[in-house]
Amino acid sequence: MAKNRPVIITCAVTGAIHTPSMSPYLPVTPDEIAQAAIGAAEAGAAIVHLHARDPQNGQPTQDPELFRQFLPTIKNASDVVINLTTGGAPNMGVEERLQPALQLKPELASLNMGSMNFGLYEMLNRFHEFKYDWERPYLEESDDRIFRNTFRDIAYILNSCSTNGTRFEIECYDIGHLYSAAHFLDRGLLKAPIFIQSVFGLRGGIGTHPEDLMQMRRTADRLFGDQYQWSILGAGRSQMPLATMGVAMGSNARVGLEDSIWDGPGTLAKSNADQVRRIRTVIEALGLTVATPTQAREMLGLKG
Ligand SMILES: C[C@H](N)CC(=O)CC(=O)O
Ligand SMILES: [Zn+2]
Repeated sequence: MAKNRPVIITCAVTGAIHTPSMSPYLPVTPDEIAQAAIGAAEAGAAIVHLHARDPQNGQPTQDPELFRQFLPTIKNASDVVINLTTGGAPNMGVEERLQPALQLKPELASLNMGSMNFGLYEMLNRFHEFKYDWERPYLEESDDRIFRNTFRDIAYILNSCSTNGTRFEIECYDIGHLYSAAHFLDRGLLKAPIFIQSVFGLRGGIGTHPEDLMQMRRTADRLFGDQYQWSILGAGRSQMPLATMGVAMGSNARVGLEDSIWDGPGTLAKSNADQVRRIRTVIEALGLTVATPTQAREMLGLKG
């Protein structure tokens, strides 16, 4: 990984895990998602990671028609890199999850590197510390959730998108997922440079301790050498501390209300742009620069 290169900020504006009952600032309608993405780009995000929601009830949906309602607005207002989810929501099948990336052919799409128990984000680790009335039902509901990503599912997504020129944000929720990414590189289904998004603090995956970060970094360096760009996603309240540690170690960073509804301890983030501004302040305080969408395209080998 080159030193002193610009830092790519990815902003994941809404996701599928948090619900409107958790935060009134969560973008739900196509226009709210578009404005949130444009605001994040203006604040310094080179990439926006996008999910869609049913505007009536905020429920996650992979209906390409919903994506078609906000993508043109974003593209007319910004040259930010579009990254569409193939994860959708954990209860969706791979065919349904694949449709937006398959039909809309984005520059980037997420790719989840393994099946796993998929709990809520880090703040619920300490079972006895419920602060909000939605936490207990959410915990119980997520106790049975499996996020399915078999090797066949992953190969199917890779093969289905292979002629679209789409490249992937490779979601690694644990060390084993890095080895799975290496497996698909060996099979030639993934092409270098690869973009590793290390996910820390999701219940069912790796924790949020600095040792966890170092372990991911050491393993990725050993497996991919200079054939990868690394990015850090800290879930919940670990978002900014881990992104800060990562950027200081040479990584890129992902923020956004998909990954954390907070902007400082106990304070709900009023916008995705607020989180982008917070990590940008850290990056510039370290004497680093924020990557433009054009620089991100060069660094990740995107089709543009
Ligand atoms: C932890 C994040 N939910 C990872 C993610 O964004 C997955 C996806 O959309 O495919
Ligand atoms: Zn996502």
